[in-house]
Amino acid sequence: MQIRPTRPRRSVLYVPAANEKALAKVPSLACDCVVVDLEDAVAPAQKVVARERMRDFVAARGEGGPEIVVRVNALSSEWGNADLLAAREARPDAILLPKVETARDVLEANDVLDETEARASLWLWAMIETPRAMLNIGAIAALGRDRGARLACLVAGTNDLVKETGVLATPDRRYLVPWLMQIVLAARAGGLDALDGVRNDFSDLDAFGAECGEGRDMGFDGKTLIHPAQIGPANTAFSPSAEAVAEALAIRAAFALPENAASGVISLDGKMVERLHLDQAERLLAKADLGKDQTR
Ligand SMILES: CC(C)(COP(=O)(O)OP(=O)(O)OC[C@H]1O[C@@H](n2cnc3c(N)ncnc32)[C@H](O)[C@@H]1OP(=O)(O)O)[C@@H](O)C(=O)NCCC(=O)NCCSC(=O)C[C@H](O)C(=O)O
Ligand SMILES: [Mg+2]
Repeated sequence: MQIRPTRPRRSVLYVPAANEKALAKVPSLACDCVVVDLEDAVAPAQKVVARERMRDFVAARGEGGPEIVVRVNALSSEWGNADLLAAREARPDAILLPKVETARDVLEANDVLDETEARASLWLWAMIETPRAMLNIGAIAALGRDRGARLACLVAGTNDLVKETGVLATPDRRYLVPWLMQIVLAARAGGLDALDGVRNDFSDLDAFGAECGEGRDMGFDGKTLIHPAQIGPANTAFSPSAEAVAEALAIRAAFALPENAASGVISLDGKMVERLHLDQAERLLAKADLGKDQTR
């Protein structure tokens, strides 16, 4: 299996590729990742100019900035193939495929990238936002374990899921939660990252912060965003808390004691702690370090 990049993906901001002002703002923003969007945020009349701006934006990237992902139009659309070729040539960190329905959809894009790009230099991300994608999610995510595939991340597309299924979009997302949990489960089975969907209301940041916390508790690695005001709350929610870091350090220290060297299970502060908890603690500490490294 390929080694997938380990980067913090707490805050992943969509930026419409046609919007020069928004693109110009990116260097001042503290998000972990930007998705330069050629798809739903761009009107049909602007698709070609948006593609040009995407090229210029990616070409101008500096050292140490956020991870850069380009969302192309669906390969079945009139713009999809030209977008994919332009994105491949621009060489962002990853290309995000919208409206993926089957594993074959991902493999088709994979084949196009294989024509020119070395594996592990350009990744694929997949939006999970259609009923068929939800039904095929096991096979899609299994590509994460496939030696030849570039798939690195699943992204929940809650607006399209609402549109395509007819569920009511309630503020607490109660009808979406089962599908969101499926996305997390499938991502873990495939060794992939999973990103929560957007919240369209960018004015109520308290509600947004609560939704970020919910996504974190469901197991997502980060949240997709639509507005710069959402970056801070997402970074906070998806960074391990000081208490969680302290607990993880205590577990690491306890297992490092000579008397515990051969123990599978120990008692710590009145609780049972097993080596699986040590693994969990190490993962949390690695995540905390990744977030710390993102110092922009
Ligand atoms: C939602 C918006 C249209 C609101 O824009 P605007 O009214 O301009 O907001 P503000 O005046 O509050 O903006 C303040 C400043 O911030 C800049 N800005 C705003 N949004 C962004 C952004 N996304 N990236 C970078 N910079 C941004 C403004 O230019 C202002 O700058 P300044 O004046 O210099 O201070 C707008 O936020 C927006 O377009 N957001 C992104 C929309 C988008 O990309 N939609 C598609 C992705 S969502 C999706 O499709 C999910 C999925 O597929 C699904 O199905 O769920
Ligand atoms: Mg969508």
